[in-house]
Amino acid sequence: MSDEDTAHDAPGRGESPQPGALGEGENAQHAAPGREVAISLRGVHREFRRPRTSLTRPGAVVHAVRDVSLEIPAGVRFGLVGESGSGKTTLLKMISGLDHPTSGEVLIEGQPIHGRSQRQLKWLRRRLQLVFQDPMSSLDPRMRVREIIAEPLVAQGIPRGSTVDELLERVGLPADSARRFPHQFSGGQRQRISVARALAPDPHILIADEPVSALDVSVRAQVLNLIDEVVDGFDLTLVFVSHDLSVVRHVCEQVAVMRAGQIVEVGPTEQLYEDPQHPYTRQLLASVPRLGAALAGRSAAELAARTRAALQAEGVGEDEVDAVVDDEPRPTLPSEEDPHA
Ligand SMILES: Nc1ncnc2c1ncn2[C@@H]1O[C@H](COP(=O)(O)OP(=O)(O)OP(=O)(O)O)[C@@H](O)[C@H]1O
Repeated sequence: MSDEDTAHDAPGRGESPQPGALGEGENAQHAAPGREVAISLRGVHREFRRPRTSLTRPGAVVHAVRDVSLEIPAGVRFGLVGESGSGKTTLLKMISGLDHPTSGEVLIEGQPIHGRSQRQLKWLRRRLQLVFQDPMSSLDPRMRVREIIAEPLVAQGIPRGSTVDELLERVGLPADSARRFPHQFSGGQRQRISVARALAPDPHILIADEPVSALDVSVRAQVLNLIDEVVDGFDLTLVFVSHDLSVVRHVCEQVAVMRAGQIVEVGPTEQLYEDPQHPYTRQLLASVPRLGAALAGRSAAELAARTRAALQAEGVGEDEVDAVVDDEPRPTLPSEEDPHA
C-alpha cells in the first residue's frame, strides 16, 4: 500500500457498522445508535486452570477476573490500576477480543464481540487498537517503519484512516523515519511508531497496556503527552492500564482499582485519589511514596500506619486490615522518579 491510497471508507463516528461487521443479522436491531458507551462489561468472569506441571497449586482454578461489570463512556480516558496479578491484562485482552470470558459479555459500541467470525472481528480491529508495554518486542525488527504502519492493515484488508507520512508527523517523527528500521530509533521513538501504527485505521478506542513502563524515565513524560495529544486529536476513548498510580492520575479522568480479579472502586480520578473509599485503594495510595506523601505531607510508612488505624477505627477485621495494609512501601509502586510530580 502506498502512502497515497489513503482510505476513508471506515464508518464515521457514531455510524452503524458496515455490512459484514458486528451488528449484522440478528444483532442488527440491537446495534448502538451512537458512541455513548464505548465499552460495556457485563458480569465478565475469566478462569484459568493451572497446568498440572505448575510448581504452585498444580491443576488449581485461578479466577483471574471475577464478575466485572463496567461501562466506559465514549471519549473518556479511563485508567485501570492494580498490583501485579490483579487481572488487568486479562481484562484488557477480553476487551480487545484477544481472549474470551468464561462467562459474561463484552460489548464494544454496543456490539457483543465474543463468539464472532474472523470477518466480524475485523470490524473490531478497526474500532479498537492497542499499544503495548515494550515497543521493541511489538515491532517487527525486519520491517521498515512504513511497512510496520501499513502492513497489518493490508494483511487484514483494513483501510487506513491516514497516510503513513501524516501519522509520522502526528506522532512527532520526521518523514524519513518511514525508510528506517525499529532498531534505528530510541525507546521513546519506537513507542511513537507503535502509536502511529495504532492510529492507522482511525480507531475509536485506544488500549494502552503499561505504555511507558519500559521506557526511560526521561522520555516517559513525552510519550504520555503524545498519548494525551492523540486522544484529543483523534477523539479517542482511552483505556490506560498501569501499576503506576501517579501516571494514571496524570492521564486519566476516570479510574478503576482492581484487586484479585475484581474492581473494588471506580470513579472520577481526582475524587478517588483525594478521597478513596475502599481500604485497598487507600492502601495503594499509601504505598506510593511520592504521591502518598504529597497527599498528606507524610511518609508512606506514616500513611500506611494512618490507614491501618483508620480501618481499625471503622471496625474492619484484623485479617482484612492485614490483607490490605502493607506497612512496607512496595518498591514497584510506582516509579520513584515521577516526571510529572
Ligand atoms: N493463561 C493463563 N493461565 C493461567 N493463569 C493465568 C493466565 N493468564 C493469567 N493468569 C493468572 O491470572 C491472574 C491475573 O493475571 P493478569 O496477568 O491478568 O494480572 P495483571 O494485573 O495484568 O498483572 P501484571 O501487572 O503483572 O501484568 C494471575 O494470577 C495470573 O497468574
